[in-house]
Amino acid sequence: MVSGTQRKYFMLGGKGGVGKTSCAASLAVKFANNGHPTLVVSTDLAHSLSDSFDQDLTGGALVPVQGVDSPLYALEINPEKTREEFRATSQLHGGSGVKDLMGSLGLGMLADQLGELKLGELLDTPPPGLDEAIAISKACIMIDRFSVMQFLESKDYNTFSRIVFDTAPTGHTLRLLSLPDFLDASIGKMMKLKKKIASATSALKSMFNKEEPQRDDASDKLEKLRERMANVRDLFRDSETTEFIIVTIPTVMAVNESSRLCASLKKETIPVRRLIVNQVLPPSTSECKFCVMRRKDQMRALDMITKDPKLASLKIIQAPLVDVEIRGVAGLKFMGDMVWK
Ligand SMILES: Nc1ncnc2c1ncn2[C@@H]1O[C@H](COP(=O)(O)OP(=O)(O)OP(=O)(O)O)[C@@H](O)[C@H]1O
Repeated sequence: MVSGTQRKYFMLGGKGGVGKTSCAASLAVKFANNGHPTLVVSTDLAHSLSDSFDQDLTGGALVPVQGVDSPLYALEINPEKTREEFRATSQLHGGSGVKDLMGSLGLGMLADQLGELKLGELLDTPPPGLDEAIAISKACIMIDRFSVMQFLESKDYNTFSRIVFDTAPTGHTLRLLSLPDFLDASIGKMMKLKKKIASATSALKSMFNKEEPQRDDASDKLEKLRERMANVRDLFRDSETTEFIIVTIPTVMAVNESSRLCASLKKETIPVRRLIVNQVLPPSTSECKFCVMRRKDQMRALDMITKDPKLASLKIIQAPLVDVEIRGVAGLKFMGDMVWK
């Protein structure tokens, strides 16, 4: 995992609470301590990178992590900020844009009334532009889980040779995987609709001898968003540069969920090769009944993994449950030395 200087992306995902953040953060520390300028990104709505590193990494910007050999930066993407940006686009595109247009045609009152109506009442006869606004705002809610695409293209990040993602729990990851295709199609439809509105408007305006409308900023933003979607979709599927690592714990519920995640990743042709089974109890040398029972239970779950047609094909890495909470760079280095050999 550390060999080569070409940029590589590692995405860690799995059920909530299994240790994704600890694994992602420990992998990032490992990369940085092996000479890689590294970026670790949280796309989980409930960030815990700061807690894991025991440093303040909040703020939605790249924050340097202290205590490692090579540059290591952390980024906790701020979903609120992203949502605001897209909300602004949505308003420009479908809200005030349509309102201004209707206003300029002497239909301002009607535009105001349309704004008061509820979605259900509008479904039968949606006014031009409203479809777009609804679709965009729907996309906005989903996009905050995927806002990572915004920085992937930025030149500032060209120096990083390893990028590690601490993704949101499984359900979000699965929705995220289908998001680029969904948005690609929706934005395509929006753009078509936009063009239709623009040509209808220009015809109307020329009838009233008004100026041709300019291609607006919002359309450019949407087109750019569409390109980003395509880039991210391709990136996810590039087995040369990207690997999705599933993190689980040895319980029946977590193993079942990991099996479903693995099946979905494979169906989407996302490269997945490794399964981390975290928090495995070491063999008990004491008489502790609880430990013996728990270990027995874990062995059953581990057995399920080896018999699972999807999971058994992965490289299975066991990480022991340690007797202290893993926190801070030293703790993460300790964990990384056990997991990422
Ligand atoms: N192998 C381990 N041994 C002991 N403690 C661990 C181990 N792995 C993780 N932990 C601890 O378990 C807790 C949860 O870990 P972590 O935050 O990494 O999980 P997560 O899957 O990212 O959770 P969430 O889904 O809530 O983001 C933390 O307190 C962490 O220190």
